Formats: sequence, structure tokens, C-alpha cells
Amino acid sequence: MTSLFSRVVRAVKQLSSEVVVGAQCGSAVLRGAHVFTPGIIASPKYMKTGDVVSVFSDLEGKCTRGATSFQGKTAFVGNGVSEVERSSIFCSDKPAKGVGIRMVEPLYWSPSFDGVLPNLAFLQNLPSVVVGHVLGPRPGERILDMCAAPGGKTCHIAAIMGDQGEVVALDRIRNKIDRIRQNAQMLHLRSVKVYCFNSTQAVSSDPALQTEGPPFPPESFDRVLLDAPCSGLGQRPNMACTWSLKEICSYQPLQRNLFHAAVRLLKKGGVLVYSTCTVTLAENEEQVAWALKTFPCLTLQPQEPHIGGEGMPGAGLAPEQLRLLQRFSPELTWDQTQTTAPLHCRADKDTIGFFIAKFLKN
Ligand SMILES: C[S@@+](CC[C@H](N)C(=O)[O-])C[C@H]1O[C@@H](n2cnc3c(N)ncnc32)[C@H](O)[C@@H]1O
Repeated sequence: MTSLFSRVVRAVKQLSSEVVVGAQCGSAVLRGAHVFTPGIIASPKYMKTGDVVSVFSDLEGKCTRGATSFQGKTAFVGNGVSEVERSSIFCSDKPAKGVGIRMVEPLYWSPSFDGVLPNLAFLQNLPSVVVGHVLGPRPGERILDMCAAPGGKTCHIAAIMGDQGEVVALDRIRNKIDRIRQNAQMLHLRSVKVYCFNSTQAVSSDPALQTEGPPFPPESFDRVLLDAPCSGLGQRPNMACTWSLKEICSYQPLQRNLFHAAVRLLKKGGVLVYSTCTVTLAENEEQVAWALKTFPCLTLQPQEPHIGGEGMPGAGLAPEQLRLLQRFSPELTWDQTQTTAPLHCRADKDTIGFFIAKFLKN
């Protein structure tokens, strides 16, 4: 497993020839991708193969497809060389595909790990790697990953266990399930069992029922990971925020329903890890305070490793409880990226926003 999220920002000069891409495409470029042709929304009128252009991300989604220029709100993401002519993007019957702009001067120098050691390495954000270790799975144990797709943490957990034991991976979205299987197969992990299932329903009403797949009898697992569906506000780079307040507020009740199932499925003496890739109090510290009140059998546990910051005040947790939580903040402080301080001193300052809580069921 590999973690790499350290990037170098560069001074890149903007050119007069401008290509506009969608915000998702722009974010991908900031993560090290080239511009794929379907992502191009506007280009200079006479753009041809070999032209050097500046690439801008359309932040509000207001650029008209096929435009030759755009005055709306954009963000510069770097310079590249066109591999297509304008006419093949906008005036062709065939669907546009392949690399459209090969980025030669991206704003961030973020090397691609595509196809690097595919059977041995799996790229994850630093906090996601931390989650697997905090869960602390041991060979021979039975682990439940309740919200598993695309399976990054599932595979890491199975790898930590030396592929000895069982890692049950559930996700409710059918077409995401194949990704978990593919990733486990690619890494030759046999201990991973994948099921498409709504984890809020994963506890069997018949405690005597013994089936291989879900629903499971209560107290079936040594450890449970609830890497919850969340508002994802810690994800970065993120150039276009399309969520409504209603949507952001919808996650707390869903996470609580999943939490109920998680606690029931965990054996006494077992470990539950709750994590999100968001920054809101409502989905993080408030959930911890709620869980401690709702499930008196749960106690907060220290985390190992603990390289993030502590929990945020405001949800009624005591200072010693906040110190047991791990928060990674997504904002980038430029002087900290330039510093020569060791990575672990900067770990919660140059990652995605993330939250981890570890509980023991007594
Ligand atoms: C944060 S992502 C999980 C990422 C994953 N743990 C990884 O490391 O690759 C949350 C996942 O929860 C799934 N999900 C949402 N509601 C669910 C439910 N009720 N039961 C099971 N999975 C659910 C989503 O489909 C999504 O794939």
C-alpha cells in the first residue's frame, strides 16, 4: 500500500491560447491527469494538433460547449500541448475520446502512479491508510467493512492480516461491487468476500441464522469498519461544490442507522472504527458524542498511529475525549508545504480532510 499526497506547486505562466474544461476534468488535472477530449468544453477557433495552450477549469459550469472563448469564472490548472484539432472535438460524428491536451506544465507536479506495480501497490490518501492500521486487524479474525466500495480500505485490511481470516465487504451500490472484487483479485487477496447489501439491514432478526453472506447474526465480527457515506467536504482538489444544504444534512441520520447495525454486529471486546472524509462537526464529533450516549457499551480508544490533529470542540466531548479522535484538515498552508519538517509533523496539514474515531465494545 502506498500513500502519497505531497505536491509541489509551481509558478506557471498563462498563455494567450485558452482551452476551457469541466470542473471535474480540472480537478483531475490538478491530481496529475492529462485532459481527456470529452472534458474539453471550449477551445480556440483554429486549435490544431501541437498547439501550446493554457487550460482553465469552468468553476460554475456556465461555459457553452463548443465556445471559442469564455469570460466566466475559471481557475488556471496549467499548460499543455493539444493532441486534437478543434473540429475533431466539436464537429465530428464520432464520440470524442483519448487524450486531448497533454499537460506539460501542470500547476501541481503530481506524478501519475497509473500502472505502477499494479499487483503490489494500491494508491490511497494518507488518512485512508491510517484507518486500516487504527482498526488493527489480526490474522485469522473476521472483519466487516460496511461501506466498502471501491475497496481501498478492504484490500488494505486484508493485506495487513496477511490474507489470513475473512474480510466481508458490503456496499449497497451494485455497480460499485465489481470494483471491490477487481481490486481484491488484482492484489491476489482471497480473504475478501464481497456482497451487494444495504448495511443498515445487515443484522439478521434470527440470531440462530448461519449463512455465509448478509444478513449476519448479532456479534458476528471481531472488528467493524464504518467508513461512512458522508458529505465528502474534505475531498480535494475540489473546484465545484454542487451539493445543497439539504443533501449535506442528509448524511447524519444515515450514518446513525449504519452505526446501530455496526454496534450490533460487533462481538463484545471487538473494535469499531468510524471514519469520514468530511469536515463537519455534525458528521464527526457530534456522531461520536451521540454514539457514546446511545451505546453505553462503547468506549473511545486511543489510535495507533495518531498523526492527525485532535477532535474539534463544540459537540460536548471532553478535552480528553477530543484527544482520542483524529482529524486531518484539508486546507493547505503554503509555508508548511515548503518546510523541511518531517512528513509526520505536517500530516494533518497536507492531506484530504478526514476524521477517525475508534471504539471498544465492552
Ligand atoms: C466513503 S465511501 C467508501 C470508501 C471505501 N471504504 C474505500 O476505502 O474504498 C462510502 C460508500 O458507502 C456506500 N453506501 C452508502 N450507503 C450504504 C448502505 N446503506 N449500505 C452499504 N453501503 C452504503 C456507498 O455506495 C459508498 O461506496
